[in-house]
Amino acid sequence: MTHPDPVPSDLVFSDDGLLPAIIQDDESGEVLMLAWMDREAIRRTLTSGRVTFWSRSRREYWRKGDTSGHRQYVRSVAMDCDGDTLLVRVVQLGAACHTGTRSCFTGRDIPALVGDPDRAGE
Ligand SMILES: N=c1c2ncn([C@@H]3O[C@H](COP(=O)(O)OP(=O)(O)OP(=O)(O)O)[C@@H](O)[C@H]3O)c2ncn1[C@@H]1O[C@H](COP(=O)(O)O)[C@@H](O)[C@H]1O
Ligand SMILES: [Mg+2]
Ligand SMILES: [Zn+2]
Repeated sequence: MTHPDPVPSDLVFSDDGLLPAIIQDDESGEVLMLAWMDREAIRRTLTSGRVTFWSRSRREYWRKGDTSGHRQYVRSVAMDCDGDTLLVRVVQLGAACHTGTRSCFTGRDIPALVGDPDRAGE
């Protein structure tokens, strides 16, 4: 008996067979990290309860937290409007970033001119 493929057929992969997955803390809404998935990593993520990426440098499946213990438990998965990006909401144990910060963006602000919506027309 064959099982239906859990990976939506309308996902759009890059020429390298990958798409970006944004990982978000399900409780706080904080964006934690972005990494890459191929079809098999998505299938594993959808069917195992744990987030699995494809590591471009190591060229292997990378189930987040297997070395560090900083595991990501799946709460929900969504595709974006044109099917080329995933949003995965997770329960994150410990730090999402391999540098030890909670998110990959923690403490890495780049100075930017702040826009003001109350200044009409600008
Ligand atoms: N654990 C991580 C890890 N956690 C979060 N990230 C972030 O994930 C993103 C990876 O983006 P890249 O564009 O580098 O994706 P990639 O080139 O496919 O990934 P790599 O091959 O570089 O790992 C970066 O923003 C990293 O900061 C990590 N990137 C790499 N690792 C490595 O993965 C290994 C296993 O770690 P755990 O899964 O936590 O046990 C360790 O050896 C780590 O060095
Ligand atoms: Mg890398
Ligand atoms: Zn990081």
